[in-house]
Amino acid sequence: MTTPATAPVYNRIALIGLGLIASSMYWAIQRSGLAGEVTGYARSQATRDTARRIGLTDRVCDSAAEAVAGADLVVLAVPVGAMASVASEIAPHLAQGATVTDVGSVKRDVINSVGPLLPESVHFIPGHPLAGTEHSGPESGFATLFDNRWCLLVPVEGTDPKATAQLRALWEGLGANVEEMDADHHDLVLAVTSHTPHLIAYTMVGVADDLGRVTDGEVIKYSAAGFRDFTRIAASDPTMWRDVFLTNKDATLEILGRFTEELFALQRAIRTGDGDHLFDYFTRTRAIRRGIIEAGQDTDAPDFGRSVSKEKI
Ligand SMILES: NC(=O)c1ccc[n+]([C@@H]2O[C@H](COP(=O)([O-])OP(=O)(O)OC[C@H]3O[C@@H](n4cnc5c(N)ncnc54)[C@H](O)[C@@H]3O)[C@@H](O)[C@H]2O)c1
Ligand SMILES: O=C(O)C(=O)C[C@]1(C(=O)O)C=C[C@@H](O)C=C1
Repeated sequence: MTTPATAPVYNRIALIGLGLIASSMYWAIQRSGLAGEVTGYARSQATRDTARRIGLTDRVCDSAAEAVAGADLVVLAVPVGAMASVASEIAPHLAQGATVTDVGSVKRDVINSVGPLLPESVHFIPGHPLAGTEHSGPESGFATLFDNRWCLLVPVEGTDPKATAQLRALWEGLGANVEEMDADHHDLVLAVTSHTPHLIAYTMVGVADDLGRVTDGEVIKYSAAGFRDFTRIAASDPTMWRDVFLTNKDATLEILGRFTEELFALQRAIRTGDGDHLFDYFTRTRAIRRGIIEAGQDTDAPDFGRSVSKEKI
């Protein structure tokens, strides 16, 4: 999908943290002319040097203060655990009436830690694009990352609806479908759909490594697509994912508890030879997958667009 060029949604956007998400935002902003100017800042000199070399942002700044000066939108695109320190660094330099948003994978913790640090004269509207890859850093981004993906906005009580509408327009211009969600609900849903699955992938690759065969290439060589997907996900950035689990502790532990209960039930069925339990369980989960495809909700699926007949389920 190519989004047609549109009028700028913001005059100046400041991207703080220049990794996968910020760089993808920049290339998508450029694709559609969504900002007058984009400034960028990352903590490490090496990242700023790379950004300058590849032309990532119109102006790479050597301080967060310089990057946010005069910006009408500031995007915090750093690991969740670094959001608060960045917020306190930029707070005195924010323009009156500016919007501050973030792209962190966890929302309640960001609201609690960042919200109180920002001046009352700015709009704070947390967000989360549900799009990513296992790659990170300034060279990993690409303009189409958000095309046809969800972006969840989590406006706190009392947020100016006009500021929210403007941020929504930016994400739609970036190619995303936008919905609003409550922070706690977001964290629970993401614990199910993203956080716990990542933990399971990390664990599965760790288990295979304990068998001493991953590094020999044997597991990779003989594995079908399933395990390859686990290894791809388990290659995701350790800092980002450490912070996700430390800040979405309750929801992740809740889902992990349910997961282990189900796992034990399946383990018991295998041990006792309870084929009915296994068959019924797998039939139920297959129907869920087919329902997702039928509803057209997985645009990446190889069988997307091919309707699955009910009789086959
Ligand atoms: N990677 C994904 O799949 C994905 C998807 C959606 C949302 N997110 C969220 O987006 C955020 C950014 O993730 P990413 O994948 O772009 O990460 P990344 O590792 O690619 O980039 C993070 C950037 O932040 C910089 N940084 C770290 N600490 C900093 C600090 N204190 N001050 C200034 N810069 C700092 C790093 O140098 C790097 O440039 C995270 O909060 C993550 O949870 C990630
Ligand atoms: O596709 C991937 O590699 C991702 O892990 C992306 C993914 C996800 O779990 O879907 C990871 C973390 C985010 O906060 C949003 C998206």
